[in-house]
Amino acid sequence: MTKHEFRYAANPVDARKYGTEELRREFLIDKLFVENQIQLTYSMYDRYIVGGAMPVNEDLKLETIPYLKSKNFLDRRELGVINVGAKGKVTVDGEDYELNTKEALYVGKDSKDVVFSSLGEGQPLFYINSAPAHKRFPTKKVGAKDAEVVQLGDEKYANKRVLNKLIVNSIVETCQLQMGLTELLPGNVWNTMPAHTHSRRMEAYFYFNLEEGQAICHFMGEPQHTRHIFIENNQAVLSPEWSIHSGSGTCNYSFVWGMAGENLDYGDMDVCAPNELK
Ligand SMILES: O=C[C@H](O)[C@@H](O)CC(=O)C(=O)O
Ligand SMILES: [Zn+2]
Repeated sequence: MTKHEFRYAANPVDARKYGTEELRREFLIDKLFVENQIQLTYSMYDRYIVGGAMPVNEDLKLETIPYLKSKNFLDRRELGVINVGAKGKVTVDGEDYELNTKEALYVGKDSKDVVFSSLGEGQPLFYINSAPAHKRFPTKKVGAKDAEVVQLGDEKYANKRVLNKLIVNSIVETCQLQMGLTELLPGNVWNTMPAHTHSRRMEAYFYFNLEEGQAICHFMGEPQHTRHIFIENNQAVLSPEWSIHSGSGTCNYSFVWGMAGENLDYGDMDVCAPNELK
């Protein structure tokens, strides 16, 4: 079953007035993995869709949702999938792609049937992002050895982390979509610090691999008007194009970043020095 939610986009001046409840209602995606369900949130930030598929003992077919007004989900869209659970399978128009944990699949526009399955070898958790697409590019798996791995940060600043670029234009051709996975090393808690914005693109962060009972404080907002949202394991947060997106955890954790918008230039960021944030 494919379930869906909807989020409007907010302008930054209005968002300055939001309290805890409004921030959580507008930006937090609190439930992504429900047994035998595909759970989708359609946002008006670049019409980006954030979701999760958790096949337990049923194969889950990605169905179209009313906001698309299209026969098939991918008639005018592209899809990125990253498995954050045990090994599982995604079948695209009859072709099987097995994804181990941390592996990705790009699914091109015009693909008709996308089915998520468990292999009975533990629970796969497929994190999904989708953006509108104007052109079909081939469906492609990005396996562990295909990732572009970048070492970032420094223990001194508690932000030592490994960034795995998965769905980026040096690895796979896409229209808008870029996705990857960043892992904080033990004892390191700060992601994306120094923080940045990129008004050319929106972004979504999905936090996982967080120890039970711990939490992540995600910082958002304009650099001079920041706000925070406490996040639990396996939750996602939308980052408007005007917002920083950075977080600090009560222990280390991993997260998937995904974005879409005006360009495919991963490095296009307007960096804010920590002492410039307010
Ligand atoms: O625009 C790019 C993104 O915000 C992330 O890729 C940043 C990130 O994963 C990190 O610094 O750890
Ligand atoms: Zn970013």
